[in-house]
Parts: sequence; structure tokens; C-alpha cells
Amino acid sequence: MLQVKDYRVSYGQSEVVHGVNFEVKENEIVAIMGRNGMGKTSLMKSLVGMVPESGGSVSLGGTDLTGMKSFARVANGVGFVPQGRMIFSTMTVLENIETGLTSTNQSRLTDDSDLYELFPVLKEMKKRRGGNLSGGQQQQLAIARALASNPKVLILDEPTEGIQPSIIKEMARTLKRIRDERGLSILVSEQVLSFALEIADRVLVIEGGNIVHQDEIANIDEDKVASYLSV
Ligand SMILES: Nc1ncnc2c1ncn2[C@@H]1O[C@H](COP(=O)(O)OP(=O)(O)OP(=O)(O)O)[C@@H](O)[C@H]1O
Repeated sequence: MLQVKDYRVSYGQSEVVHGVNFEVKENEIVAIMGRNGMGKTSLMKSLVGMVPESGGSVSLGGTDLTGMKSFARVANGVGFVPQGRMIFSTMTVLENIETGLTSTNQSRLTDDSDLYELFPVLKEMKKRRGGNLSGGQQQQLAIARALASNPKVLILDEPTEGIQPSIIKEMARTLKRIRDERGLSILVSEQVLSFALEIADRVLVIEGGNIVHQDEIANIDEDKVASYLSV
């Protein structure tokens, strides 16, 4: 589904992702793990088109996304939940979700939307300002906004950051439900091993801009992955 080949990301002369290769298969959940500053955010922002790649290629379902701007990548099936959620705090919950609809042909969210079925609290709060929601609710809002464009792959950058442990478990269940019900692929960056173990089919470890290790979850070497995450 998502194919990433020899993919490079640079800021000016400084290359921070050094030619990584991986794929996320249809219906698969892949977690990219690594400590702060290892290149997770740069890689994800670039896959979404917010930072241009400096080499290599990315394709989704056979469509080459390389060189496309972010609106075109979204239109071709990439959904993004950025680090820190980045919801619009002065806009209502409904307006926030509707910003995700503009990349499809629909401009209004109706009350019978399946997004409200996934996140009932957003329906109850649809007229509240985004900034008044709790961290966990804002994360649901950011996921709903990303799903509004009907993506084929959902990319989430450290969704557990700043979220309470009880809500993290719920988030893992919801993401698996989204994968099962919508049949999409998920790429999630993460520093919390327990969350990755709960959600992922496969784990990649990124260090210094290179993928240095990968494991299927069924035979994961937890100690080895943990050793990459410890400082
Ligand atoms: N806008 C930028 N300009 C220059 N260098 C940057 C920029 N953003 C990130 N970097 C550098 O790129 C490298 C990778 O950072 P990145 O944020 O991608 O890592 P990360 O693994 O996502 O870390 P975190 O978990 O803190 O988000 C770091 O050395 C960082 O200093």
C-alpha cells in the first residue's frame, strides 16, 4: 500500500533521514519507534508533503506521490495526525472536522456521519471550541479530522504524547477498530513500547535517520527494541 524507497529528508545542507526503505501493507499497522531527534517527525512530515523529500520515492496504492504538495497527497489518500494534534483552538469541533472535508467534494459534516459513531463525544461537543477539549478529546478530534478525507493510509506522529495512560489504551482500541472497519493502513511514530506492542503488526526502529531494526510483532525482541529507546 505505502511504499517508501531510498527516502531522504534534508533541512538545507543537513540530511536528517538517510535513504530509508519500508512499506506499510494493506490493513497493516506499522509503528516507527525511536528516541527524540532521531528523525520520526521529519520523515512523517515529508511523507505528508510538508517538507519536500530530498531523494527517493513514495507511492500509495501504486500512485507515485513523490514531489507532490501536501494537498495533492491528501487528495490521493494520505491522512495525517500531527504531533501535538494542532487542532484549531478557536474554531468549533464541527468546524475543525470540516476542515478535513474540503479535500473531498463534501463541505458539511452531517449528524449521521460515521465519524460521530467512532467518536460520540465529538458529537456531544460539536459546538464547543476545540481549545476547550481535554488532551484526549483533542486527539480524537485530530483523528476525526484526518479521517474526514477518507484516507487509505493514516499517519500519526506520537499520538500518545501528553495523553493519560487510561486514554492511551482506549486510543489503541479505537485505532485498531478504524483499521478493521475502514480497511486502511496505519503508520504511527511512537516512543512508548507498550503502546506499540498493543497496536502494531510490525515495529521499525529509527536511529540517526536510519532504520536500524525491524520486527514482526509475533516474534519481537522486546529487549533489543527497548535498548534503542533508552537514553
Ligand atoms: N526545521 C528544522 N530545521 C533544521 N533541522 C531540523 C528541523 N526539524 C528537525 N530538525 C533536526 O532533524 C533531526 C530529526 O528531528 P525530528 O524532529 O525529525 O526527530 P523526532 O525523532 O521526530 O524527534 P521528536 O520525538 O523530538 O519529534 C534532529 O536533529 C533535529 O534537530
